[in-house]
Amino acid sequence: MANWVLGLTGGIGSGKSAVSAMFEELGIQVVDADIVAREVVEPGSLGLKKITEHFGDEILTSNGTLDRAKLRAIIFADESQKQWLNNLLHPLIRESMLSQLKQATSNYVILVAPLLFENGLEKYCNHTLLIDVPVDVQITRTTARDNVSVELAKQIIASQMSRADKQQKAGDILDNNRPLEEVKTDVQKLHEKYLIHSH
Ligand SMILES: CC(C)(COP(=O)(O)OP(=O)(O)OC[C@H]1O[C@@H](n2cnc3c(N)ncnc32)[C@H](O)[C@@H]1O)[C@@H](O)C(=O)NCCC(=O)NCCS
Ligand SMILES: Nc1ncnc2c1ncn2[C@@H]1O[C@H](COP(=O)(O)OP(=O)(O)OP(=O)(O)O)[C@@H](O)[C@H]1O
Repeated sequence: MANWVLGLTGGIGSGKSAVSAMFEELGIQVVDADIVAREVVEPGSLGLKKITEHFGDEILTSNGTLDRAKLRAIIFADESQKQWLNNLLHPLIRESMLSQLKQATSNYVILVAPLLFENGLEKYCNHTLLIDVPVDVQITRTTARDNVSVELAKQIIASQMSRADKQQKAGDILDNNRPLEEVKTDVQKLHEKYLIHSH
């Protein structure tokens, strides 16, 4: 069983998914908070029931799944609604992630979470890695990928820990403001280091 855990973090659009896919190619299992956050609100889940009770049926799409774009617009415009959602989902996400981490069998396992430091999840990690890009690159990449306005991207970034604070807290920092091929070379070096640490 893998019990050495690497916490991988970075703000929205920093490149966590791109970098964690590189570790997966090297045979390392990944538990991704954003994926778990979708599992805990699947149709029939307690999470979705509570959200519907709180926001009404308008928060569902016509086929009964969560309307994520609608909920995103609400919570990043209203701090108290974001707090309500965080209070509901974060314990559910944490519990599910911890059980998935326990089941991992690779040499070490990666916990990917945008809010790793914000939510104190580093206490479950032996080491942390920050995927680091300047804020303007976060905005460019997020707005190019999602149906998100520059204004909303800025609001989401403002709701997360500052880049400087994350740099302070991180064990390692990976500069992702470079071609992915260069990043991959660094990932290979980090992987070798983590293999040694985890033994
Ligand atoms: C609001 C929701 C429905 C929007 O869904 P959507 O598919 O548009 O975005 P997705 O879930 O892929 O998240 C994209 C990014 O937004 C940022 N983000 C999401 N939720 C939060 C939050 N509560 N606080 C700060 N940033 C957040 C993260 O950087 C994340 O990687 C969704 O993000 C959600 O359920 N958020 C609450 C759960 C949560 O905190 N998830 C973050 C991982 S623990
Ligand atoms: N080094 C890079 N060069 C160019 N584009 C990149 C690079 N790294 C990631 N991207 C692109 O930037 C976007 C954001 O990357 P990715 O989805 O990996 O970020 P993320 O941190 O997982 O985002 P989120 O927190 O929003 O889920 C994607 O479209 C991805 O293809």
